Amino acid sequence: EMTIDSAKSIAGMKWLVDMEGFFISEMESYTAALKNKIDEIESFLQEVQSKREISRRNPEEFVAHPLNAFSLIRRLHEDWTQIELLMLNQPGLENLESIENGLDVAQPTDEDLNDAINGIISLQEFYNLQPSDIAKGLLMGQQYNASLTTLNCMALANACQSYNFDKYALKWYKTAVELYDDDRDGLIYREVFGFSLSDLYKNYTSVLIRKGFRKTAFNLLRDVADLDANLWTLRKDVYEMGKIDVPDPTFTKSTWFDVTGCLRVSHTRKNLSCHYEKHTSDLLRIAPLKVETLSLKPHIVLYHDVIYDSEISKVKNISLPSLKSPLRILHAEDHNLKLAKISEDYHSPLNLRIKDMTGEDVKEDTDFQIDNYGICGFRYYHTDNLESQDQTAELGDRLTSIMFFMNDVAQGGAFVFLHLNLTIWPQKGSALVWRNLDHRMQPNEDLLHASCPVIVGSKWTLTKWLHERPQMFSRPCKKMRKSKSHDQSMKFKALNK
Ligand SMILES: O=C(O)CCC(=O)C(=O)O
Ligand SMILES: [Fe+2]
Repeated sequence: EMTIDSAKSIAGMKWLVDMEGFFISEMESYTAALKNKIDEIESFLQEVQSKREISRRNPEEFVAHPLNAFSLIRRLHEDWTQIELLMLNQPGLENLESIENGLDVAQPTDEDLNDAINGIISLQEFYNLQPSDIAKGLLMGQQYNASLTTLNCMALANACQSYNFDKYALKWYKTAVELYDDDRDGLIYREVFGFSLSDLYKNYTSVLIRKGFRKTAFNLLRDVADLDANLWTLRKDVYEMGKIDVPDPTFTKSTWFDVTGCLRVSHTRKNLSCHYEKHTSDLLRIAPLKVETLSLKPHIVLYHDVIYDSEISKVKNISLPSLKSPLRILHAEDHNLKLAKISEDYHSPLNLRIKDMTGEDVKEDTDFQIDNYGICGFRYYHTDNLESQDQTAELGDRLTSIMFFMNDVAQGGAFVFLHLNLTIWPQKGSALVWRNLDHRMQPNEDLLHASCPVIVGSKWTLTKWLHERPQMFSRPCKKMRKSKSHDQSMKFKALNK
């Protein structure tokens, strides 16, 4: 099984672990075959070496003995030929081939790596984290048993440099340098991974110098110049530039996004009211729904335990193979996430429950969207309203959003209504419901919302949008909506207010 865009879905990434597991077992066989070859050569070598002491001291006396002479001739004639063949033979070629094929078919691409890098950079940016903390697995006060190496940090630093995020680049280079241990890493980094310590310092000091931190650059190189001839040269160059700091503190603003909402996340929920809803249908009289009102104007409610575990696993299983990256152009808000569409029968228990929750007709809107987020995946501020060109005459705009959280997220991944100062933490089985159009059928920019970057965990949501037109008869007082085009610029106007 093979998926593309690995970094964009946690659930779809599991197979990479299997892939590496396969590589490891192939490599174990490969090293076993190499070791076996070494053992064979060594035991032969030992045997010939044991006679060598005497033969080397006095060759003529050695061959004067018929047993030695005969053995020598036979050995040179037969055994050495065999050993030559053994030396020619390359063991483990089939394992090498398996690894080659695996990489050919399914190796993560440059794009996957970029997605992963961008995920880590968003994490840093949204939650104001320090690279040194991230690298040691300390994420917003939580210490994890996971960490980054010099090579990881260097890749992040180089990416930040290419994005002109100088401030981030400096911090990642600093962390990369701090984590480097020549005794531990030197040999394998240089010989196997093609790592060059002088390149790391060259990149690091070039940003330092560009920003005017010459003294820092010089001091840095003074301590490591002995490690590498190239570093000596680099140190000399920096020295000749002069050790005087001429700081240029004009770091290009490194923010990609307005991150306020996600950092400001409140852990306590505004508990407006909580009640059991039992009046909408017969079904609810037997099993009332627990619902919490989060906001009155606009009206936003959160249902608890409103989707069964069995429904959740069914939905995940059905959608997993069809999870796809959203098209970049159409969904500019989506970062490292995948989605799938499923359709349920109009009379399915879930659709009936939604009818009870919303009092609206589900007949024309039997579809659901499933999202699974990838590495630090998030959805940037948007409203759920459709652009006018995406609306059909039969359905119109999205009137009601119903979003089920299909699991708890270990850390991050909050749902935030920016202007309402409302944070909803994903909680398995709960569902958020709100209306995207007011009673005049106008979009409401107060409903601008985002899904903050997941820090740790796999976030799954199930969303249903009930469109405006089919609800004509379930909504008591309707007025015609003015045909005002709702475009992207409104969202950004709203963001800047
Ligand atoms: O997954 C989330 O928390 C937000 C999803 C969302 O806003 C959307 O699908 O429109
Ligand atoms: Fe949304």
